Amino acid sequence: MKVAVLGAAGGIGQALSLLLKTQLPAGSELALYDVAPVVPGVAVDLSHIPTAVKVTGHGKDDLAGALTGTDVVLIPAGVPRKPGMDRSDLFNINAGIVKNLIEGVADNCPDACVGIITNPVNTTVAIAAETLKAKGVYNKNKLFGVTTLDVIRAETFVAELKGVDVASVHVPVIGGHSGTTILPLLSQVEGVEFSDDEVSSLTTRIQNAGTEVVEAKAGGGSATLSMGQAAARFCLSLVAAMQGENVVEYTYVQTDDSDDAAFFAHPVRLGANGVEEILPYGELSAFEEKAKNDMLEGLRGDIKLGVDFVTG
Ligand SMILES: NC(=O)c1ccc[n+]([C@@H]2O[C@H](COP(=O)([O-])OP(=O)(O)OC[C@H]3O[C@@H](n4cnc5c(N)ncnc54)[C@H](O)[C@@H]3O)[C@@H](O)[C@H]2O)c1
Ligand SMILES: O=C(O)C[C@H](O)C(=O)O
Repeated sequence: MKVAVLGAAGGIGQALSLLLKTQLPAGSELALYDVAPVVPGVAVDLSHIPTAVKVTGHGKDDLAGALTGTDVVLIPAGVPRKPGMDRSDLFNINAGIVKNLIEGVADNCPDACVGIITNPVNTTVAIAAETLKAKGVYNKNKLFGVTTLDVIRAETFVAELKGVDVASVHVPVIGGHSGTTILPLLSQVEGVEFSDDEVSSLTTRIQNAGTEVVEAKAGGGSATLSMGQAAARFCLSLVAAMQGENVVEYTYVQTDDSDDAAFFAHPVRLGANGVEEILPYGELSAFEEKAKNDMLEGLRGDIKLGVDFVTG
């Protein structure tokens, strides 16, 4: 199994690459690509860790070298937010970065599964889909927006609030990955009860958790370490599924569900070829149903922005 990280010298890229070097199955290859000249050094640094995962570094002119033969591509390349910015403010820079990198994917590893981390995810996943379509290699079962950070945050916050073991807490999070499009389904969390006030304040905290980190880092970027962990969990689940294990993760995929949005995070059964089955997200409480209906127009607009960026 070969995994490529594009944007590997960044805050997320380095944390993610470290976790993959130590946790990918023995015999895997890890290719690190970045436009920053430090990337070969990041690869050499990681290569000294004694695991049976081969690491290679690829500078800005060697995207093809990073991608050839790759099974899974993870893309955290791009700029992060500063305080006062919304994720959509990153569109102008990150849209073009994602489009260029996805063209490289289409040219060098068109059958790979691709996980998009670069914000605004609601839009960059649509950009990736349209770019792959324009190249004639789009497979909706192999394109994912990585929303795992919303899930791990929700699980952490619920465990803290209720004083329970976080390992036993499972929180579905559906929708998109910004503001109110992030929709935790607290009504489906087993083994704990929430008051209406708790549902309201916890939902808001999960939706604003990215901003919580951006403000705490005070201009130094956004979540990198928790995102590295989240992306590693997603990647390791995908790799395990591609090798025959039965794994379900929440992730932002093309659903073609006209009642929701063309892309929507669902529980997804992963398999050898990416999405094996998009599972229903189940019954929503009245609070969740209203929150979903209120955010759908915004999410559809985010997706349209991405489609229009590529199709003109
Ligand atoms: N999906 C999520 O839940 C989530 C969570 C946190 C951050 N993010 C997003 O991830 C992105 C990266 O965040 P970060 O904190 O790692 O930023 P960072 O600035 O630390 O790292 C970004 C890296 O991308 C590289 N890069 C820029 N253009 C590139 C290109 N064309 N090809 C290859 N590499 C390129 C940079 O050189 C840099 O090393 C941001 O857009 C951020 O908003 C998403
Ligand atoms: O909030 C951000 O800008 C980064 C990321 O999307 C997050 O949720 O932490």
